[in-house]
This record gives sequence, C-alpha cells and structure tokens, in this order.
Amino acid sequence: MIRFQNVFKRYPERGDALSAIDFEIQTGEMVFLTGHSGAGKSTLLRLIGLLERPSRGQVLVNGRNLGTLPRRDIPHHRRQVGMIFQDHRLLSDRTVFDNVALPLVVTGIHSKEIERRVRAALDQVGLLARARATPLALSGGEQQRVGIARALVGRPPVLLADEPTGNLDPDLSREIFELFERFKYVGVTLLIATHDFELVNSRQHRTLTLDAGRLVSDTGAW
Ligand SMILES: Nc1ncnc2c1ncn2[C@@H]1O[C@H](COP(=O)(O)OP(=O)(O)OP(=O)(O)O)[C@@H](O)[C@H]1O
Repeated sequence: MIRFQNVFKRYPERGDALSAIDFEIQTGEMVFLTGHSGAGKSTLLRLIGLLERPSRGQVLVNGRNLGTLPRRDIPHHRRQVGMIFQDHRLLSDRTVFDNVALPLVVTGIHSKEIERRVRAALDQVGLLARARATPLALSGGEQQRVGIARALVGRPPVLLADEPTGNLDPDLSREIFELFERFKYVGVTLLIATHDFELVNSRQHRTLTLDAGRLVSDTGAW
C-alpha cells in the first residue's frame, strides 16, 4: 500500500531531511514511525500525503507512483489518505458535526449521505452525543477524536497520524491507540509518527525508526 524507493528529501536551507529511505507497508498493517525530534517523521508523512515531493526516489501509494501522478488526480489521492495532526486544526466556530462533514462537503456528496457518514464516523470515535457541540466545549482527548473522525469520514484506505497523542495524558493516549487498532481490523493501513516510546514499547506493532533522516531500524511485522 505504501512503498518508498531510495527516497531523499532535501530542503535548500537545511540539507537532507530524509536520505535513502526504502520500506514497504502492506494493506492493513499498523506501523509506528519513531525517532528524535527533527529526525524526519513529519517530512516522511507529508511525502505520502503529497504535501511535499521527494527530491529523489519514488513514493508509491496503492500502486501509483506519486511522482508521475497527473495534477488532476491529486485531489483523489488526498482523499485516499486521511491525515491526523497533533493540533487537530478544528474550526472553532463550527459544530463538531460540521467539522467532520467538511471533507465530504467539498466532494459534493448528497446531504443525506453526508449526515449518515458523519454520524457513523462520530459513533466510531464515541462522540455521537456531542455532534452539536463546538470544539471549544470539548476536552483535549475529545477534540483529538473529532480530528480522527474527520480523517475517517471519507473512508480512506490509508490513515497517517502525526503525534496524535502529543498533548494527551497516558490514559487518553492509550484510548486513541486502541481506536487505531480497531481500524487495522477493517483493513485500513495506518502509519503513526510518535515520540511516545513507552506507548510504542507497550504495543506490539512494527516500528520504523528514523535517525537524522535515515531509516536505522525496521522491526518488521510481528
Ligand atoms: N519546510 C521546511 N523547510 C526547511 N526545513 C524543514 C522543513 N520541514 C522540515 N524541515 C527540517 O527537516 C528536518 C526534519 O523535520 P521533521 O519535521 O520531518 O522532523 P520530525 O521527526 O517530524 O520532528 P518532530 O518530532 O520534532 O516533529 C528538521 O531538521 C526540520 O528542521
């Protein structure tokens, strides 16, 4: 589902943020991406989401080479890849329902179908009862779950999460990971960047480790 072939990413003012990265992730795998701050985790995720392009090498998602993807296919690609961020980036003047509906509204899906899918996504993250609240009325963990529902609502086959539990206490972090583990069972491919070594070590998932832009370890599938 995700394949990197000798990928480099160079920022002109910084040098190589990623060097010679090679790995493959199969459909339905749940993989952690770890490494020190600045190791290149977010850069790697951004290449998969096509928010950045590699300086060298190839990134393939679902068999398609992102380097040769025609411009008109980029919106379709972005819908295939749900992204979850640490700072969840919710719109504070809209309800939880509207925040989750946003990715569907731009695709022009019928409003009845939007309602059905948003309710299903909120139900999956346990927030159906808070659909009419605004994000500021929610706790940090609940806000993060709204961000997850928004990433899920378009049913993307790939979910990327960048420090999804960065601001949460250990109990909430565990809850979020348990939620991710449930997606794995419905065939979603998940790549989760995190510094939370304790959490990574407590859960038996394949782990890719970056160090100064190089892939220094891959524990392989368990
Ligand atoms: N847009 C950019 N322009 C220039 N340099 C960048 C840019 N984005 C990232 N970098 C640099 O690339 C390196 C990798 O950054 P990246 O954000 O991928 O690391 P990270 O492992 O996600 O770090 P953190 O855990 O702190 O979020 C860093 O040295 C960073 O300063």
